[in-house]
Amino acid sequence: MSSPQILDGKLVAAAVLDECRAETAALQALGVTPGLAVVLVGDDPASKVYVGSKVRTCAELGFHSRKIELPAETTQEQLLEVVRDLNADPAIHGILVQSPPPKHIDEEAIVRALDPCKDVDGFHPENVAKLVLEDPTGFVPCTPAGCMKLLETSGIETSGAEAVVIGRSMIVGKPMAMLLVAKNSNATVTIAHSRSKDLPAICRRADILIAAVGRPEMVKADWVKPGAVVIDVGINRVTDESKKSGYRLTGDVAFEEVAPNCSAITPVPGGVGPMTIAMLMKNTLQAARQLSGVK
Ligand SMILES: NC(=O)C1=CN([C@@H]2O[C@H](COP(=O)(O)OP(=O)(O)OC[C@H]3O[C@@H](n4cnc5c(N)ncnc54)[C@H](OP(=O)(O)O)[C@@H]3O)[C@@H](O)[C@H]2O)C=CC1
Ligand SMILES: Nc1nc(=O)c2c([nH]1)NC[C@@H]1CN(c3ccc(C(=O)N[C@@H](CCC(=O)O)C(=O)O)cc3)C=[N+]21
Repeated sequence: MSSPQILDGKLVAAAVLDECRAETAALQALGVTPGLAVVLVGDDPASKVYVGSKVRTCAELGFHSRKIELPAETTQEQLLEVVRDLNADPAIHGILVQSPPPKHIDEEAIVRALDPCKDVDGFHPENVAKLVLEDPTGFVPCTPAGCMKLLETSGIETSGAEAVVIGRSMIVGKPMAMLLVAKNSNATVTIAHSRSKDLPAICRRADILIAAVGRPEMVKADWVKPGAVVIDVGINRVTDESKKSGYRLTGDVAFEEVAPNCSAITPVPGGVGPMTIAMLMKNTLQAARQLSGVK
């Protein structure tokens, strides 16, 4: 097989961020500075990395941003209070509470407390409903939105394609499936999960395979139809003594063996991850526009 197209998330994300930069300047000229608040409860090292890069990207674009780091012992009521304050803060247009929070926190209650107009993650029930209704005033979760953007900009046809999504989380799998089946994409979608029978056979049907599982290198070469497009959402830290950090990042797809078999594939890192951050910035701009009444 000829070598596959490598879907370069860094490159596409940079183009999205360029658009965002121009739009930020235009909004600022109208007196609106987009503002994003990122809330992190506890000290998970991976979460710290992501939160750091979100805040850094805000600075690069000229957004106002707030990083709110709370100790792991923060109570449900204290976190709700933080969310309520941010809901009421006119300088903040987007609020992201990093997932997952510590176990004693009821994440669903926190998400429901967010002002849906500031819910740039698209997790609030009102935004979930708007996604299903294909109402563009809602916020689309950043990771699946980033996957769609990568497919679009790479010229990959979704209409009529058989798409298989492995994973049914509210952050990736379910919204991904909704976007693929929506009227502007028109894929035929299968959602697989841990109870699915004969996962390799289901995956082999896919023209477009999306892996969002959290299991390092689970998807093998013989799970993939020759010529398929493979989007690897997985970000897994695996021990690697040869690295200074002691770990490396790997996806849910066994890249080395799968890549020669497909027509296009995303790398990890440098694939879906950077797209997630770019789409978060896009969603924050949408929130700033909608909240300030600018067209
Ligand atoms: N690139 C990015 O920006 C982002 C990357 N991620 C990464 O994507 C991956 C998935 O994240 P997330 O959706 O939050 O994870 P969750 O753990 O919430 O969901 C994982 C899904 O995979 C399914 N699953 C687990 N094991 C198997 C198996 N053996 N066979 C089939 N299905 C299985 C689960 O099924 P069931 O429902 O039955 O339990 C579940 O639906 C992770 O690696 C995460 O780090 C996540 C968010 C953003
Ligand atoms: N409320 C909430 N919203 C999220 O969007 C959210 C979340 N919680 N919890 C965790 C996941 C994960 N996530 C990533 C974002 C960027 C990269 C990313 O930029 N990855 C780089 C590498 C980063 C590194 O080196 O660790 C890459 O893939 O190239 C990865 C993962 C957002 N998430």
